[in-house]
Amino acid sequence: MRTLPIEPLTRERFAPFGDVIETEGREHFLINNGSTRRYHALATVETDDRAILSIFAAEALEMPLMIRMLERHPLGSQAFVPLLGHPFLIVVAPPGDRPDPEHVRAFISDGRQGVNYHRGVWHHPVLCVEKRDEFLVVDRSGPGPNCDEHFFAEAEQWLLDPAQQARMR
Ligand SMILES: NC(=O)N[C@@H](O)C(=O)O
Ligand code: NI
Repeated sequence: MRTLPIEPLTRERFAPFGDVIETEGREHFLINNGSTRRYHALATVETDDRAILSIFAAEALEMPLMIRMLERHPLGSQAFVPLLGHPFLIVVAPPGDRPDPEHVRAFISDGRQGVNYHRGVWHHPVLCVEKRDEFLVVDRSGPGPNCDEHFFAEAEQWLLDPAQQARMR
């Protein structure tokens, strides 16, 4: 059983998969008579129809977790912005007909960072670290299916084990 390394989420590391929605170290300009910093266009919504905003109230999955499947949204992007400031886990693979098990990567947000998966990027359904967490989600709404799932063969699966990684620090 192979354990998936969990990387700190950075703009550079996440670039093959999408955007990081954050203020730390990012450009901004002042608006509202100087009282507000606008961190402009951190990400773009990709959609062939409507873009909607939802809130996901998620419950943590038991860890360690075997990554048995990934999904993708071929018709639009999907963004997750944590609403309660808690770190959360992200598991992704580059776009393609199927996720390449050798290119699966895991990241952890510091709780002030959100992510925007680009159209077709393989990802695991939301993975919170806290027992319960809430996310603002921006994604595509429209006719037709927009969620492909891929299930890995047993030998292709990775183990996600945040506690083990923390012990190794
Ligand atoms: N199904 C759904 O809306 N959620 C997933 O797309 C997810 O990435 O959590
Ligand atoms: Ni999704």
